[in-house]
Amino acid sequence: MPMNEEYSLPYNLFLIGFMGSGKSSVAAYLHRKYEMPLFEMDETIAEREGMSIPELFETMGEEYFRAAETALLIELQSNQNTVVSCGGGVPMRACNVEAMKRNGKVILLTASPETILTRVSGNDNRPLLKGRKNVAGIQALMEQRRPCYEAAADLTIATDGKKVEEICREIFQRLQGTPAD
Ligand SMILES: Nc1ncnc2c1ncn2[C@@H]1O[C@H](COP(=O)(O)OP(=O)(O)OP(=O)(O)O)[C@@H](O)[C@H]1O
Ligand SMILES: O=C(O)C1=C[C@@H](O)[C@@H](O)[C@H](O)C1
Ligand SMILES: [Mg+2]
Repeated sequence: MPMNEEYSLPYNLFLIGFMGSGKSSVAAYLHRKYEMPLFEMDETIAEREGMSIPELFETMGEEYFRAAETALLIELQSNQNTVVSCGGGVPMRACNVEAMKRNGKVILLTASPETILTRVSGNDNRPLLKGRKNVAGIQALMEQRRPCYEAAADLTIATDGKKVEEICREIFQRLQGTPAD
């Protein structure tokens, strides 16, 4: 496990979870602390397409965005030791889960709808939260997604009340208990 800077994982870490569950924060910490190459799926797609995620949804449609996500995951199969902060909808497609599992561990970050609401209240760059930025709206979408998220996960980490650093420590502790293949 990369508890020192010299260790390199022979696989990727895919962080999945609901919007605001902390994927980007955890990925950024792992990148800073362990020098793991970092891949932000949303950012990469937005950069390549030359527009923001809300603009992409609006002009090209959600299906176009979902196809771009799948293509990107297939590209990432040739990487290793990379921490990938996935888009929140990635685990909803079986082919995406297959692509992640081919060379990675899938780590699900969870948080209560109340925690998510406080974490996402600061910005409007999440088109799927439009009109449902309240506990009931978040909970409904979360329940809809839960089966796919849980089925995809090799590890699940509850993040409520934990600091990003603690979450990262827990990831590595628990990865030591999972099979290496
Ligand atoms: N463990 C934590 N404790 C407190 N605040 C957190 C924690 N993790 C993330 N946050 C804060 O919550 C907000 C959302 O976090 P982040 O952007 O990492 O989530 P995300 O899962 O990447 O969301 P998205 O799917 O929308 O990209 C940020 O403001 C971040 O600073
Ligand atoms: O949960 C989702 O479906 C999404 C989450 C974001 O990361 C973006 O990928 C986009 O806003 C869709
Ligand atoms: Mg993010």
